[in-house]
Amino acid sequence: MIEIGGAAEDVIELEIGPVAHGGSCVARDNGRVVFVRHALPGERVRARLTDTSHDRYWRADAVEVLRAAPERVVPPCPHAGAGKCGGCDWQHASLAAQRRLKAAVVREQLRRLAGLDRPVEVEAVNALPPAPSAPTPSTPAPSALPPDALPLDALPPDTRSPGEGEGLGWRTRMRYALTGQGEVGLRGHRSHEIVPAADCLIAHPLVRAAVAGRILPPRAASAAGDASAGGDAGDSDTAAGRAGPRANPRANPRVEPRTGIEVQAESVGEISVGEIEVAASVSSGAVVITRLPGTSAGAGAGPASGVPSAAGIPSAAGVPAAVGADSVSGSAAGVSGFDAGVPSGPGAGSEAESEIVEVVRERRFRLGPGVFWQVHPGAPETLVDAVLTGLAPRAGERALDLYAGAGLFAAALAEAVGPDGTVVAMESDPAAVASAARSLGDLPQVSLRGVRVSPGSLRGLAGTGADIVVLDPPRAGAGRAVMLALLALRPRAVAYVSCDPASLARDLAVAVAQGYSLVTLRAFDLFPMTAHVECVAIMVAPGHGSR
Ligand SMILES: C[S@@+](CC[C@H](N)C(=O)[O-])C[C@H]1O[C@@H](n2cnc3c(N)ncnc32)[C@H](O)[C@@H]1O
Repeated sequence: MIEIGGAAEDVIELEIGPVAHGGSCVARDNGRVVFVRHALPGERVRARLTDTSHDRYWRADAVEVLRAAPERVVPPCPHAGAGKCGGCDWQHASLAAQRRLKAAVVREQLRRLAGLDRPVEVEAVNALPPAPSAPTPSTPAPSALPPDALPLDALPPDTRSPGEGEGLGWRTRMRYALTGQGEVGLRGHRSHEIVPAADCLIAHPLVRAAVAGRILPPRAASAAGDASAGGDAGDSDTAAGRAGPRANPRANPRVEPRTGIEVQAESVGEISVGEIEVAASVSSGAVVITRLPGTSAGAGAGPASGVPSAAGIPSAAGVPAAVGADSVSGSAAGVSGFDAGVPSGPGAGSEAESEIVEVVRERRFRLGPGVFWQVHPGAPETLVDAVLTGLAPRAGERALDLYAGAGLFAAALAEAVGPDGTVVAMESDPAAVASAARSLGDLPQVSLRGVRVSPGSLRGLAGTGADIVVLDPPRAGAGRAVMLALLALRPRAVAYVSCDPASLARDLAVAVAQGYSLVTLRAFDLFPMTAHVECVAIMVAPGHGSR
């Protein structure tokens, strides 16, 4: 018997069944479905009920394992477990078992929601970073790096990202909550409770070094002097768990005297206490800490929708802006190509001083604060490779990059279709569009559109059509209307990059109904220890099956 903690009340004994989407397993108690965390299929556990508010299902945490699965391991992180940090879901499973569980979830979602039944393998991705690139004029020179953000080769071996093997030390973007005392922490699962956890083991060593021992007292008011802003400990801890506006950390960076690390001021007019986002570049070794308004996406959010409960499930930096119209306002909105007034030279743009530089395939991506970037160091190369292999772009083709972020796929597509081809990249976050403009200025075949992807904006492309499409939407997926509009352009092949197998399956079902076939589905373990998984699905139009 393995004791893993817990209280005596509301505890039931359960046989654990299959894995469910979202980091729990399914059990039954007198016919009622119970979603159980901290358990594994085939186990018998005692579980403490954590949510009995729904008629059709309850939630529970395994607090004692009566019969352990062979895949069970001791969680490497002391903060993992029932009632503790909610950021990781599978620390108690071996990495191989985690991947099998995620594969089962992807397979089940495809089968149930898209009628596509096929074996799925979740591939390991090496987190070992590439060698740091030589500094260039706009890459922070080593002498300018803060003391806590050492170049990687200066880090002792045991603080380097361990990569494949342990599934730790991979996360280069973290959103931390601050306790009332200003300690750096993470939230419990579906909870506002903050667990002091500056030593989170999935965070990249550069991130951990940047927050170690750091105290960041909550601010009493925003930069604009918002009279409603709370400043006491209670406000801070409570507000931090709620869904809220996207951080706008683009005002007034200041440099902390102790470390030299930049701390961005919070956005004007927002409640000011509660959270920081830490972004580290494995390419340059630079780290930027951004103080965010005291709100968050709360428990259960996923990779592209904000930070989850705690350990910040992927994409803290990828929270989509709330955009209500097809065209967004902002410095880069409405950009069409690179000659529309968007600064593109080195050092141009108001964000140049606080940008993070990431290098992929020898291209330097210059990211403003809060701009989406994949959180796993191996993700950009892995995903670009999967997309290019799947689409097999040809010189002169017309390509679309939807939900383009800072232009990761647009750049790769542009190189592939060459100067006689075209790439239209659509992205609704003006800061991401501006980052793309700064990073892809040497690719005149790319046309950046600061627009929301919608049936309307896609209909605007009807005249030219598209040969190949990459879409990489937020967690909610593209949706039926967008799928229909993009398929109406009759691309010969579509690469759908997704962090949520359920929304992926729903959107693939639309493509299948339009006659498209799923020719490849690859799944990557870009979020070890969590329930999240990244997929790349390649769909082809009728008659293009063999490519
Ligand atoms: C998962 S990220 C992908 C970014 C990019 N493809 C990459 O890999 O770096 C999703 C992106 O979609 C953007 N976005 C969200 N909703 C959008 C919409 N309706 N139209 C256009 N872009 C949107 C977000 O700002 C974010 O940059």
